[in-house]
Amino acid sequence: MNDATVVRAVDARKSYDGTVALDGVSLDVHEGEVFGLIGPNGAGKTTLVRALTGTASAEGTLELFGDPAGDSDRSRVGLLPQEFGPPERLTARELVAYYAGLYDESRPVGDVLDDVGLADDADADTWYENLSGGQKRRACVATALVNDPDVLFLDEPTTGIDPAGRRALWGLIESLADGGVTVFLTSHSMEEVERLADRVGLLRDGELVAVGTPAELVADHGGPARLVVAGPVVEAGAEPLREVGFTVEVGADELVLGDVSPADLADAVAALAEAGVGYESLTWTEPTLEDVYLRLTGEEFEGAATPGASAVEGTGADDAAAAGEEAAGGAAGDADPAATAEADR
Ligand SMILES: Nc1ncnc2c1ncn2[C@@H]1O[C@H](COP(=O)(O)OP(=O)(O)OP(=O)(O)O)[C@@H](O)[C@H]1O
Repeated sequence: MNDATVVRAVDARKSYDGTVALDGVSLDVHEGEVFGLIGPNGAGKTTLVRALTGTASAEGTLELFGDPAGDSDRSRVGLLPQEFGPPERLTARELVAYYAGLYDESRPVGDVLDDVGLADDADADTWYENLSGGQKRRACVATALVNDPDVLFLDEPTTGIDPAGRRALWGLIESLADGGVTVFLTSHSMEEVERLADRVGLLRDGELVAVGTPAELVADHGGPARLVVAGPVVEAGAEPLREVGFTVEVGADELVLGDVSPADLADAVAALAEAGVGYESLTWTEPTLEDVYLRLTGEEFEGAATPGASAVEGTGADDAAAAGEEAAGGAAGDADPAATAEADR
């Protein structure tokens, strides 16, 4: 990675019939960097990708390689749109070959199919409509790689791809970035973003509310480490713990002790015994990008212990503690019928 700015947005704005999709987004992405964009449904991620790739208009400054996004050199750009509907009666090989033919220079089709795990004849020679959902997505990824792009936009690339295929694609993205390709990725998978992204931006209601490395975001917004005490618990058990200084949330079948560092663990276990709190397991959890996401978007996962979650009656248990640790298109607008068809809707 170096300091050359490849992707730039300054005060990007876009509204659709009164719906504000982008509300003044500014960001820079540098050469060889993997930038992960996260945010809830409707936050504006796809709109930003389209604005940056020139497949939708937007106000503000939107540049690739210093040129206005709509005028950038298409041969240097790869785009995997979120929704992509290639012709169904082309085989995977024909589809990639078709995209290869749109560029003056392109990579060998077999190499690109190999990159996405579709090199076997049985897959490569199957009609697109007969590929599985994950294989279709891989074929679509291939169309974004065929021109050997310098910047790659991937809008939810691994949706529908099985775990092994997802990991293979992650490895591919990492090796592309190691080779100097700039990657702009949107995703709903925190695991994906945490693994791949050098920096992460969180978009909420069209505004970029946080940007930083995953570690920075977790440190700034992830909240404290905590100890989850699972088992039948009673609200009464929480009070003695509070009295000795622990922050305690009572959830369904668990107590959550907040702000417990590794050095506090022995004290916490002793305090549980002192308070007569029985449990089935103890899990010490460091905040993750998922916590950042939940805190900054105000969303919660079902079952998460939160202040205000109801207390449950429990008998307590004397089971031995099992303390665990949970570690924490096809490039071109003009070369991409799908992207072109979508443009400026
Ligand atoms: N072509 C369009 N016409 C009208 N409204 C649109 C259009 N595209 C997006 N929007 C609206 O703009 C807002 C942002 O949508 P966008 O698709 O960019 O969100 P997103 O973050 O990519 O969501 P998701 O995670 O569901 O893919 C939403 O309110 C959406 O309904």
